[in-house]
Amino acid sequence: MVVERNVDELHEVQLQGGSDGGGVGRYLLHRAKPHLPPWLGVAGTGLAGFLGNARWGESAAAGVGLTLASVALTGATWWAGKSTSQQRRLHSAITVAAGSGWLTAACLAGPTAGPIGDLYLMGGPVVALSWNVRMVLRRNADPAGEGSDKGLLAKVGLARAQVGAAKVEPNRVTAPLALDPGEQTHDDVTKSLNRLASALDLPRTAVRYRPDPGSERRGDLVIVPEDMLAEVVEWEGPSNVGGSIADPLVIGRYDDGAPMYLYLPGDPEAKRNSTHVLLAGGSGSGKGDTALNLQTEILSRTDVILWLSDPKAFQDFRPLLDGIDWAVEGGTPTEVMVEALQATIPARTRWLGAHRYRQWTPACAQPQNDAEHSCRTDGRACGCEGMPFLVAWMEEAANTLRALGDDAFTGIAQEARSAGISLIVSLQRPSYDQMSTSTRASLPSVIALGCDPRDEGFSLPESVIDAGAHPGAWSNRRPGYCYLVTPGIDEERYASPGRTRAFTSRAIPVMEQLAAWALRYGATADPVTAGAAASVAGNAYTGRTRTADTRAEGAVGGGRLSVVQGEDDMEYGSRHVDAEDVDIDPEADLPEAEAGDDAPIFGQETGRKPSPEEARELFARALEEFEEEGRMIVGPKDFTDWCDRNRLSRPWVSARLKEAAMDGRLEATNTTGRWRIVPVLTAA
Ligand SMILES: Nc1ncnc2c1ncn2[C@@H]1O[C@H](COP(=O)(O)OP(=O)(O)OP(=O)(O)O)[C@@H](O)[C@H]1O
Repeated sequence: MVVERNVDELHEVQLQGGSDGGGVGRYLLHRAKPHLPPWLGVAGTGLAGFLGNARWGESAAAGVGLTLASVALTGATWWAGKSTSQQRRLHSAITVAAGSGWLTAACLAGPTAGPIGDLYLMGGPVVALSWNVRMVLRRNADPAGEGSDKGLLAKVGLARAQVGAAKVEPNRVTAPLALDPGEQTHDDVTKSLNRLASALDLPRTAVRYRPDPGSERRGDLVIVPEDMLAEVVEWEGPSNVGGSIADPLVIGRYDDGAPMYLYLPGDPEAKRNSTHVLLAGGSGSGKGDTALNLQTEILSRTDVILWLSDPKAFQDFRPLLDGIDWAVEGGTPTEVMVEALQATIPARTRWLGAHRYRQWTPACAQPQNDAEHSCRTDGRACGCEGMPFLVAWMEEAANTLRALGDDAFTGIAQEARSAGISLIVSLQRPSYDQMSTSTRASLPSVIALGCDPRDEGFSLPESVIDAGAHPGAWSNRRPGYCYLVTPGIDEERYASPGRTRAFTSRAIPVMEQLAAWALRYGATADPVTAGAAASVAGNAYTGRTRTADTRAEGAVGGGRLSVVQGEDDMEYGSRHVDAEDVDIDPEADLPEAEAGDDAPIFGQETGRKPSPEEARELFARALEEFEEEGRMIVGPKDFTDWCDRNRLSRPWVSARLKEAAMDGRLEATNTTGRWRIVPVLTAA
C-alpha cells in the first residue's frame, strides 16, 4: 500500500530516521540531517571530478561522451520535471546542468585547472544552499495549511485569499476565508462560488459563503459535499398537535437534518417580528405539498384560525377543509374575504389595545381572567373571551393582489401584523409581473422553492443569493427543495437548502383526522373577529362560529366543504364557495343556479318592462337576495341575467348601484365597478 505523506510528516520521518542518541553534537546533526543531501551531492560531484580526470583526462572521445551525457542528463531532468511546478523544474535543471557541466570540465581539464577549482568552491555551496532554502520555505511558508488550498483558490480567481483552519463536520466543511486586503471583497467570493463548485465537482448549491457582517474581507466558506435531501421523506403527521401557534412550525428539514422552523406570531423577547409569508415556486416545484406542510402545522395548534382563499377549488386542501374556519374559492368569494379581512384588522387591534397587549401572544387566545389584561376601567379582570391568532392564506394570489392594488395590500399587510394576523400568499410564478415590488416587500418571510433562474431575485433577497442560494438551479427537478428566509431563524441558515415533506395518498386519512381534530379542539373565531367579518361578509361568514354540538357533527361529516350550521342544517360550504366567477363568465346563470329548489330569486319574467318604482323595488330585492346568498360584492355584470329578465339595461343598474352607495346600502371597494353590500339582514 502506498502511504501518502505531507511535507511535515516527511520532515519528521527524516528527522527521526536513525539518529537516536544524546548530546549537542547529535542534536545538531539531527536538525541538520534533512539539509545534508545537497551538500553530499556537491561533495560527490567534486570526488567524481577527481576520479574522472584520472581516468579520462587525456581522452578526446571521453570528452565528447561526457559532454553529450551532461546535455542528456540536463534534458532528462527538464523532461522529468514536467509534472512539478515551473519553479522546481527550472531549479532542478539548472542544478543538473551546473553539476554535470563542472564534472565534464573537471574530468577533461582537471578539477584544479584554471578557474575550475574556484568554480567548484563558489558554485557548489551556492547550489546546495539554494536547495536548503527551498526546503525551509516549503515547510514554513503556509502555517495554516493554506498551501493546498492556494491552487484551488487561484483557479477560481481568488489567488492571495487565505484559508484558515477548516472545521470539518460530517458532510460539512466550514473554512474561514481572509481575502487580499484592499484587493478583494465579498463580491469576489460570491462571484466565484459557481467556479468553486465546478472545481470541486459539486452542485452549485453545495458551496456557500457566509460573509462576516463586521468585515468586508472575512467570511466563511461552507461546503456541503453530499446532498442529504435527495431522499424523499413523507409527511407522517404534525410536529406538535395541541401546541400553540407561537411554537415553531416545522415545514421540513435542512440538509444537515435539522428541522426547518417557521414562526408566524412574533415574540419580542426572542427578537422575532410577527411575519407574513410568500410561498414562491414555479409549477411542479412542490408548492402544493409545501402548503400542506404548513397548513397541517397551523391546524394542529389550538389558538389559531385559518382562512383560506383558493381559486383552484381546494384541489390540494380538500382533506383539511373541515378544520379551516373559512374557505372560499376565487372570484367574488375571495373579494368578500379580503374585504372582511380588512374589517377585522381595526377590530382586532382595538381589542388587543383594550386588553393591554402590545401584540398578539398566546395569552390573548385564553379567557381574559388576568386583571393586568382587563378591558374594564375598575381594574378587575374582565373575563372577555380570548382572541385566537388568524392566518389568512391566499393561494395563487396574483389576481387577487392585482385587483386589490398595491397600496391596499401594503396597508393591510402593515396593519395586520399588529392585529395578530399573518398573511400567507402563494404565487405560481414568483416574478415581478405577478406581484409588484412594494407588495413583495410587505412579505418579509419567504419559502423559496425551485423557480426559473430569472426569477430568483424576486424570491430571495440579494444577500441570500450572494451567499450561494440558487432556487433557479432546481427549477421543477427537485420538488420540495426550498430556502427559508424568516425572522427568528439564524441568518446563517438562509442560504442552506431544505426540503419539505411529501404528501402521498397515505397522508389523506391522516389529514382528514387532523381536520376533524381541529374542528373539535381547535380554536373558533372570537366574537370580535367573527362580528367584524360578518359585518362585511354577512351570511358568507355569519354563523360559522361553531358550537360544541356542531363541531362534533362536523367531525363525523368529513369531506364536506364546511361545517353544518346549527339547527337548520344548512351547508355553508356548498353555497358560498361555489366556483362561480361572474367576472369571468357574465353569461353564467347565477341566480337560478344558486337558488336550488327554493323559489324565485330576483323576480320572475314579467313579460313587460317594469315601471320605474317597480324596477327600483326589484333592484332592492335583488340586493337582498345577494346578501342572503352571501355574495357580498357585486357589480353590473352580476345583474346581466337579471337585466335580461326584467328588461332593464346595464347602465340603469350601474346608476342604481351608485345610488345605493350614496344611500349607504353599498360601499365602494378597491376595484372600480365592484361594490360591497353593507349587510342589513344579519346586522340585527
Ligand atoms: N417535499 C417533497 N418531496 C418529494 N416530492 C415532492 C415534495 N413536494 C412535492 N413533491 C412531488 O412533486 C410533484 C409536484 O408537486 P406539486 O404538485 O405540489 O407542485 P406544485 O408546485 O404545486 O405544482 P403546480 O403549481 O403545477 O400544482 C408531485 O408529484 C409531488 O408529489
